Amino acid sequence: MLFNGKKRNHENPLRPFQHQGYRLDEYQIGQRIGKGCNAAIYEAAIPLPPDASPDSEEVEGSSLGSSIEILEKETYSPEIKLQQGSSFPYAVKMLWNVEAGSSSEDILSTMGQELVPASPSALSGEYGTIAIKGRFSCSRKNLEPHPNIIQVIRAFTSKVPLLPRAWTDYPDVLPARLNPAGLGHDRTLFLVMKNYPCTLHQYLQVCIPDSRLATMMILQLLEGVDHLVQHGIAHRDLKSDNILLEFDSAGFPRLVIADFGCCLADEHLGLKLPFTSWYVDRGRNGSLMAPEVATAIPGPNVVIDYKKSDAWAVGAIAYEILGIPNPFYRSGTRRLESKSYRENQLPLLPNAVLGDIREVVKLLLHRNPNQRPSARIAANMLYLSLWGKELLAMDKVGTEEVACWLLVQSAAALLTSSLKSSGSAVEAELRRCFLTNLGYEELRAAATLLLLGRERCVQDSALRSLE
Ligand SMILES: Nc1ncnc2c1ncn2[C@@H]1O[C@H](COP(=O)(O)OP(=O)(O)OP(=O)(O)O)[C@@H](O)[C@H]1O
Repeated sequence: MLFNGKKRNHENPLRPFQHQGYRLDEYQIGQRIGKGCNAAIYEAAIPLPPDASPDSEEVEGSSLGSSIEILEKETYSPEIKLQQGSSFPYAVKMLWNVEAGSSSEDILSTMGQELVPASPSALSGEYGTIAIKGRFSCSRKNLEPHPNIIQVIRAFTSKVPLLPRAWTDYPDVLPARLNPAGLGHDRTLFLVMKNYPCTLHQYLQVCIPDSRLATMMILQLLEGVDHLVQHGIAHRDLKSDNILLEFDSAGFPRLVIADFGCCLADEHLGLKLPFTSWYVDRGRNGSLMAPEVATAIPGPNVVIDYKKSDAWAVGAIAYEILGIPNPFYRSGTRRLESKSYRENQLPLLPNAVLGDIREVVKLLLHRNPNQRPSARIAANMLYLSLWGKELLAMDKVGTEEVACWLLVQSAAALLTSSLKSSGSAVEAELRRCFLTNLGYEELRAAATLLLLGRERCVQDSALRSLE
């Protein structure tokens, strides 16, 4: 199939180091670039031996054998690296291990969700076997790479080292070997990813995307979420801090969903979680927990369906992308609770925002998941809004008209892909994603919802002018 993206080779910054990067001591560790509730993230590089180029044959499989090198600069400030091209191309996430024990098996099974977006070559033989036997291994194997989902390119367990700012930022989770009062175990899990210039949150502190750019950014999040849903995975902790951002050669932001630490990715349960007691983990980030999750009360036959919960969170994050404070976070004295808000309490989006986006955001934030579009349908709506003007303007939209329009879209997608150097790679990816995931019914549903929304908009403004 022309647009079957599933077998595409996604960029892997460790590709030149095919057999390397499976040990912490192969990395040069730089400054701490982030910290969450469960981990610290450091910039990292694999130093080249003198006179070696990364793609020379000698480097492959050879041991660089450097001991871990730490750049101690405690005064580092995590400014936004809007310019790309860091000398530290990787980010190493060191999970804090206070629960899992110190065996690799225990660590990998307790922190297994973090491996859901791991590439097949992320784990070396020994750990690969453990992870494959582990609880979340099947889900990890099943999540194909996607341009809007982080890829974990290496994962290994190692002894916890004393890294920059450890003493100031997380002394309590250090092992007793480093801090006698620390609660951490001696070994933990390390994940290696590409080092992204900033998070969505950081980007939005300094940039206000215009309506078209905002649409493409929300569309990317929906494409990422749709990919997860197709693989029976719910992220359950979407927020602008867990969305990383980089820029294509045209300066266009690519959004990547990261941090799968509390995802639901169980092969047997799929997206339906039996909620039998309050001890069942419903996911983190209570503020952006979809209403059907937040209001669930445990009981013997209660099941929470996560099929549309991440799509709801995208609706809430869309406010931030559109330059409005997220209504589910406290801003001033106001804050809506996902458990109890009424849809008419949602803040109005400014008129400068395209009517179609306002409609998509409104629909995504429906309390009732049956009235909420899936991520796929919402993504189709945004795609049609951006590139489907001709189709939506037709008097009659039958299969023939759709087929003709799709032919034009295919040609445009091929063209934008082949002109990658002069155009936006992100736009080309979006067009390809749309065509790869195309379903006639979902396209029709999206067109119908868009047209209904537009009609309602016209009626509302006619009513307002009469008042
Ligand atoms: N690949 C990366 N490139 C650049 N920065 C990153 C990367 N991964 C994480 N970060 C930074 O580190 C921060 C924390 O990372 P992450 O969310 O994975 O940690 P966590 O402890 O699991 O967080 P949480 O508190 O959400 O559970 C992110 O908000 C981001 O600022």
